[in-house]
Amino acid sequence: MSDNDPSSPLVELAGVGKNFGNIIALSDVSFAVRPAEVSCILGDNGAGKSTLIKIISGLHQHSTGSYRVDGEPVKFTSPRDALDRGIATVYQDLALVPLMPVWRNFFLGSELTSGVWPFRQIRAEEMRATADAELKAMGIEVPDINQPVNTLSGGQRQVLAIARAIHFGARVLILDEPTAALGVKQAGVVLKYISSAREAGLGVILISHNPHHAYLVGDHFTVLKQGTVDLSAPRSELALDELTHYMAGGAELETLQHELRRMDPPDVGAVHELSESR
Ligand SMILES: Nc1ncnc2c1ncn2[C@@H]1O[C@H](COP(=O)(O)OP(=O)(O)OP(=O)(O)O)[C@@H](O)[C@H]1O
Repeated sequence: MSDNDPSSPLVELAGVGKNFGNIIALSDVSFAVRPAEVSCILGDNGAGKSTLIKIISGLHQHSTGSYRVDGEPVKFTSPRDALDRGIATVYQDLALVPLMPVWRNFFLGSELTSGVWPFRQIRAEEMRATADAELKAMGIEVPDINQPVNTLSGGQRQVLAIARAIHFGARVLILDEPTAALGVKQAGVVLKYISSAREAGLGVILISHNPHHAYLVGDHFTVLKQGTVDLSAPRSELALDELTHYMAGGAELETLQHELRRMDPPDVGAVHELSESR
């Protein structure tokens, strides 16, 4: 049953678990994203972030719990099923072809054509103009829409991939570590477009290792630890240093610090004696 309340979740997982044979990758995970919301998933290596987004994007099926889109239970069998419901994923490798022009990459796999095979032709001028207009509408300044994608900066490439997903109808955008390989300035460019996507009413799922980046744009934060939800809190109930603390494995670090303090300092005198006797 579909819900017309604009604040009801686009995507909602409740008590979701995922096993790979004997390996429990996720257990009892609940998560949601609403329109015009950036919902961040954070966690260390192996915490379960990829498994969670693969379930949402149709690459994996959940083993237990429920997954709903617009309030309807779903069990996707492929990423195509998720895309048909407006759930698009921008992976780290971005699926761009480096030597192809920007406009070709914008339409990659969805080229506009006319005529029937074998006389089919691509509508190059129309695609160039559309890609140019769409990028400009997002405030992306590409000097020449014909330039190869590998001449763009890492940040611009991320933004191109985001703009492409939005143009082709994404309502939910899953971004897998979009700032991981970027410097501060480029990361800023990408975070700005994440905010624009939110302002355009999209639900954004942002996967990150970096609490500082996530906190700049996030409305809700879910920290995964060993496949379970360690923290789930809206921005209003969470300060950046608390989030950083969780991410750094706060309690474990404190225990380690305590133990290190209790250990005897290295025996400096003995080292000194040893070097003088030589
Ligand atoms: N296809 C698979 N088969 C078996 N185990 C898997 C599979 N995919 C993930 N796992 C296991 O599930 C757990 C969660 O992995 P996942 O890749 O989701 O973590 P992650 O938080 O995305 O880590 P990273 O940040 O390193 O990508 C890990 O223990 C991993 O080894």
